[in-house]
Amino acid sequence: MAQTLLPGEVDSLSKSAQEMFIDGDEPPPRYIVKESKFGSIDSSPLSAPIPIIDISLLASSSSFASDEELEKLKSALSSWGCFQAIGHGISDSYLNKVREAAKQFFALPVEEKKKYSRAAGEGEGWGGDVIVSEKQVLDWIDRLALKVLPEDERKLNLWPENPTNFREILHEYALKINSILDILFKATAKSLDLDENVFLNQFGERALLIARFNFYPPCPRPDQVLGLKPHSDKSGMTVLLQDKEVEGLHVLKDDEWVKVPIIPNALVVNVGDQMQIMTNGIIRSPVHRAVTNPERLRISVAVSNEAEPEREIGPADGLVDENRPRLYKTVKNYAAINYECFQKGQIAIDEVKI
Ligand SMILES: O=C(O)CCC(=O)C(=O)O
Ligand SMILES: [Fe+2]
Repeated sequence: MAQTLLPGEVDSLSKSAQEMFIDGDEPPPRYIVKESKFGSIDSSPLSAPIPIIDISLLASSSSFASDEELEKLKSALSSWGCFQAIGHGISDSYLNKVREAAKQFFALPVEEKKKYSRAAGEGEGWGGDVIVSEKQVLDWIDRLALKVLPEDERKLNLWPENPTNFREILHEYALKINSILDILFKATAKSLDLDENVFLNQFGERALLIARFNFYPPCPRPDQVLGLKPHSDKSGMTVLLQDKEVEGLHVLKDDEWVKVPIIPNALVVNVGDQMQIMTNGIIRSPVHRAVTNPERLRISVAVSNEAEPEREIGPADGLVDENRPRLYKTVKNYAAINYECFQKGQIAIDEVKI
């Protein structure tokens, strides 16, 4: 792991989660979750039914575009902030190809993956949890994060060359997800009686599209260690390809953890903070976490968008009136705000409230 530090980073990990797993290490104390306002790890999660939305019924070009599905979308996003997307048009075999490319990359020797290490001051590349405070409890995860759009901002030196089809698959898959995001932003706007481009216009022509490959090695203490701590995404929306076999994602609903089951060929969509801001809180960015598994490794692939960093985003005009006062400030570079808040132990979305 690179020993250079991000600004504000306290120190860096001496071993990746995968190395600790290979060496049979017990998780060090700084990985142990002691107490959390979100409840303990082992309080058994509920199995409530997460909404299922058929994307093919939302596309405005589709002659089947259905008011009923738009209504379902609005209700899913305002009550859960997430749903399982079916009818998205990406084949099962293609999703397996994405999973396979991720699996092959993480299976490379650690020395090989170090070529793609996250550098000082950068969010992109391969590495473990970023340590920003002494008190931070660490996540049992190795992750590869890459910016896919704007295309001229790609850091190709961090894009794996092994497996040989990794770059091509990442490019192609992320663009497919971007088209799904377009449909979702338009449909969300329509479901709220707004012009279909209000959100897309706020994200801007040079909106970011970021892919995160999450790798959770088996962990001997799943009762004490999390794969990913409770968080909400800083994105507009995130589309998550879950592992095909190993569950691990939980979403907080009405203060209870709910398991997100694996539905073959479905993609999990969750709202991010930027859409919570733009919709003036009408749709919610849900708190979620990933748990670890004692026997099996788990891989997920998240693709999310963010507004152009220099662009101001704020509640859409049509969603602010005397009955619904403006809840959020207008903000620029939410990713930086999010990072600073995390360093200070604050929740970013609470800090941008009026
Ligand atoms: O691995 C998962 O299921 C969750 C990933 C996630 O929440 C993220 O990448 O933001
Ligand atoms: Fe997330």
